[in-house]
Amino acid sequence: MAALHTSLAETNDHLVVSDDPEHPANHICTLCRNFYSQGWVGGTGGGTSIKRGPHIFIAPSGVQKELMQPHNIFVLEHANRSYIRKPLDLKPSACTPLFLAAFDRGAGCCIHTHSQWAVLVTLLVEQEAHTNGQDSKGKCFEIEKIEQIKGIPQGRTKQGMLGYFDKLVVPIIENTAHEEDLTQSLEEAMEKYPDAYAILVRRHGVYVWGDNVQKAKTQAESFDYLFRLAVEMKRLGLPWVA
Ligand SMILES: CSC[C@@H](O)[C@@H](O)C(=O)COP(=O)(O)O
Ligand SMILES: [Zn+2]
Repeated sequence: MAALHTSLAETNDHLVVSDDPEHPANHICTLCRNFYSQGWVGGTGGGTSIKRGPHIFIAPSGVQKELMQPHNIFVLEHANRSYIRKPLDLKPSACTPLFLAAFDRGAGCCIHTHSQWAVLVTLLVEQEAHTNGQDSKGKCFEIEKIEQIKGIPQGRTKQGMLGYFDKLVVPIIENTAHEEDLTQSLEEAMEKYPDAYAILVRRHGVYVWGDNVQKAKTQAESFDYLFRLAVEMKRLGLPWVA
């Protein structure tokens, strides 16, 4: 029998219905279709979240991210972290606390990918540490003198983009059994590296964020380009830093 009472959180459809392709509920669906074609969000892994004004738009958990529709999207009040729209029979993405960590630090969009290049880079950094008899925990991915580094901003506490001669440093955190258990180490890495716009997760993928959707997307593309290049460089015996 249909419920007689429908809570506010189950309705509020107006928050996700819009003709504007850049409305977050539409934009998340379009972006995830694009990311699926790049191998970033296949098999339900990965995702993306957008903040607009006081609201955070979040995809459901465990769904085919490339098939999502705007009415599947959750809406959260950032200030008090309460859901003001909750689609029935769905759970919000397990990545939600990690996306919130980026929004708490001023991001407008956060992208999580399961890109194989990101995963391989974390394995190569681990392997190099072990080869040198070191602990891989706490080691970062570092690369320099590659033009695409200029696609990454200098950092939250700085103005402008990195230059060709700057070294890009991407922290790596260790994976956990459950996505939400990554939150503490992700936040610690964000505090330790306040200028980072991406954090790799060992054997898992990467979180990339930006001040707005366009910046998060182009930065995610630049990071992925560099991860892929780094894997190929390693295969050819070329060093990432001089
Ligand atoms: C292939 S399952 C991957 C998930 O466990 C997780 O890593 C992930 O990225 C997506 O979580 P989800 O809750 O579906 O948004
Ligand atoms: Zn994941």
